[in-house]
Amino acid sequence: MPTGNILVADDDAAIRTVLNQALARAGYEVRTTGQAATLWTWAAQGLGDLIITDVVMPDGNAFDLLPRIKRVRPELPIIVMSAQNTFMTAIKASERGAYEYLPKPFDLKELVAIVGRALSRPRGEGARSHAAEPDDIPLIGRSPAMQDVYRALARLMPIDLTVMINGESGTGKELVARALHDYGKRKNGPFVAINMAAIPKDLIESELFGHEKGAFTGALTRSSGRFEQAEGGTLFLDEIGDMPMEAQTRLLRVLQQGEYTTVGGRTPIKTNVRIVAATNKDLRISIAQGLFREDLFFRLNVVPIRLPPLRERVEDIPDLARHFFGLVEKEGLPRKQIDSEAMDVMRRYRWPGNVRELENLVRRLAALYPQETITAPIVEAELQPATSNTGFAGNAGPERAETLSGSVERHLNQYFGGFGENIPPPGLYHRILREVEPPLIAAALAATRGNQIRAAELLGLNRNTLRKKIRELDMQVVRSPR
Ligand SMILES: Nc1ncnc2c1ncn2[C@@H]1O[C@H](COP(=O)(O)OP(=O)(O)OP(=O)(O)O)[C@@H](O)[C@H]1O
Repeated sequence: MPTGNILVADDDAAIRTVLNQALARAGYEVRTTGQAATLWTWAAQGLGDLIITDVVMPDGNAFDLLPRIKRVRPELPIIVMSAQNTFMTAIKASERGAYEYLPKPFDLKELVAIVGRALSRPRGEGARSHAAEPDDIPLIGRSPAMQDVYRALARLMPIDLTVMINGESGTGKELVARALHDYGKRKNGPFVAINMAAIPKDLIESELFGHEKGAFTGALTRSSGRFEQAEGGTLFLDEIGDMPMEAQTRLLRVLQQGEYTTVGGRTPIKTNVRIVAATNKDLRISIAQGLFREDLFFRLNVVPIRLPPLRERVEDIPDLARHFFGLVEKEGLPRKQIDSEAMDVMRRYRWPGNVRELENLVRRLAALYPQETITAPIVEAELQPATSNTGFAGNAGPERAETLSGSVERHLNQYFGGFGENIPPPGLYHRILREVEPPLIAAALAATRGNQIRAAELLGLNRNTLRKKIRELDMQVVRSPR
């Protein structure tokens, strides 16, 4: 039977009763109060082995109280519960030194388990208060799916582990990477982002590690790489699944040895960079196809965070839409209302481009429509892509084609964008087609579980042609049973 004395503070009497019963049943002694002041008195008197507290109480706010309690009782674990459920609540709880943050409503069993863990942890752990100025980072959404993300982020704030963010395009992977940096230990260092899909494959290594003068044709001067630029800070490796094999090998070595050499250089350079990687692919499939190194995957996937697609958290759509209307208003466009039928249309839509697509929709609505209230027919018309495919739930088929062409266009824009004011080197047509071929073949093989005959049919290629291409591209085909 566990033992310990628990102080519970919540202005809701029903919650006090429920917690009292559950914790007493688990073997703890419990004291409850609805007042922040009483909680403070108890804590200052040295009572209690653990605190469970609500944030907003009639006579004070737990976030103001936490640092005071931490000062006099640094070892006392404090669990914060809140119904506000925003990203900032989770972050503030972590910053003010909370042991754990629980969005309401929560599962009592989980709470009792957390209490058990907190009371059995070695002393000295968990007193992780660290000051930060909570500049509002706009991670919007209070859905249970996003709560899980916020809690993971809050736990990660004081730790410097490598993180792998997985999520469809436009789900907010870069935003999460920035939040990890801005609220983490390295917030005073640089945040450097590099998108593997936006850089020509043969330039990736020199982009990452820099190159010496004359390392290759066109290397007229020495150039620093992103690792050097990110020294002391965070390096965000976006679309890591698109990293070519040789660069993967080099990156793995850096992660293992903590040092690298520039392209064409010999002297090892020590590096102190926190890696946050992101992908919209299932890297396990890429590993099975021989396109991604398994050992690198394990090095990067230390803490995985999955960002749910928007269609799995439609309850976030109203908040997100309001947030984006607020943003466009700041840019000088008129603010609009969305009526409830229009909102229903948005909830039913599949959002293949996720939050980015919603943001773009809001921009179009603000810019193109004079009326103050946006109605269902307007949203339906705007969500109707040019190819007559609807993208609404239950209307699978052609939607995929639209998503694909949309995504190719986005990648091309990113690619061009990567050159800033300049244009890419000549030979673009064949280079792009060469880039498209391996992932297309890999996708066909994945879809047919490595069956080359069916993959050839799917692609509309002669099977010997496909075999030849697989050999030329040095692809490993893994056949998996049904
Ligand atoms: N939860 C969120 N709250 C507010 N804005 C968001 C949220 N998620 C995404 N966004 C916004 O949506 C856009 C796309 O987000 P972001 O670039 O982070 O997505 P991504 O997953 O990295 O996309 P890609 O894989 O295409 O690079 C950005 O403008 C971002 O600010």
